[in-house]
Amino acid sequence: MNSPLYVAIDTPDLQKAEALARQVRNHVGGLKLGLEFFCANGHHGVHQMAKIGLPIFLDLKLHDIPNTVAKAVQALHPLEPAILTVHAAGGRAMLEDAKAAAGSHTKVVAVTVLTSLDDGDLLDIGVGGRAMDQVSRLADLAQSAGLDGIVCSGEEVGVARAAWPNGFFVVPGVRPAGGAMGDQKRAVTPREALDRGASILVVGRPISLAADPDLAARAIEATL
Ligand SMILES: O=C(O)c1cc(=O)[nH]c(=O)n1[C@@H]1O[C@H](COP(=O)(O)O)[C@@H](O)[C@H]1O
Repeated sequence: MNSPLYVAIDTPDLQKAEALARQVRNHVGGLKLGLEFFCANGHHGVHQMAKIGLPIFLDLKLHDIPNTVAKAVQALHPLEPAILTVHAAGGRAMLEDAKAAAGSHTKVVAVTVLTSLDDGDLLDIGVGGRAMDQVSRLADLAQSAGLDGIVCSGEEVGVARAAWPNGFFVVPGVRPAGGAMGDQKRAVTPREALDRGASILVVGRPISLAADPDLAARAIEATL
């Protein structure tokens, strides 16, 4: 079985990205490329990373009017990403049009509440109540709009999985026990996230900033 561990390759430097991916390739199930990488390297960079032979998770968190997002998703067809993110807050029509525009081999998943936000941060942007409730609301929306799954933290994935048994659940911001949180606020350990129902885990800095990234990836994999 492929590893559920996806490594976030968050760097604008293509050579560093390739080197990191090659170091960890035997102990991860896929490569997650996000805004930092894509803004610097675009389609060419994604094509280069795809040559490493692991599934590509393109994390662009698209969020705009439905027409713009659909056209952006169409423009990504040549990259054939295994997974693509959009923001659930873009609303039902945007989610439906994003899914309709995606290639048949691409899972479109909706980011619910960023793992860097807590209940207080949500209040700042006009969302009262708990992160858990907002994740549930947006997960229901994503499911009814025909998406493949959602992105949420390990704190919510159990409840979300129970409500959507065959959904695809991406859990980022996971941290090995005692690991540095950085800007993440709703983090659980990789093992906990998996036990609660995550389909895949996204881990960035605990691997990329380690003195030996392959050792760090292997140590995380050993806990799963
Ligand atoms: O969509 C994501 O992947 C994502 C959603 C979210 O809510 N939180 C989150 O951290 N991420 C991404 O997951 C990765 C986490 O990186 P680390 O905090 O370094 O492990 C980053 O690439 C983020 O862009």
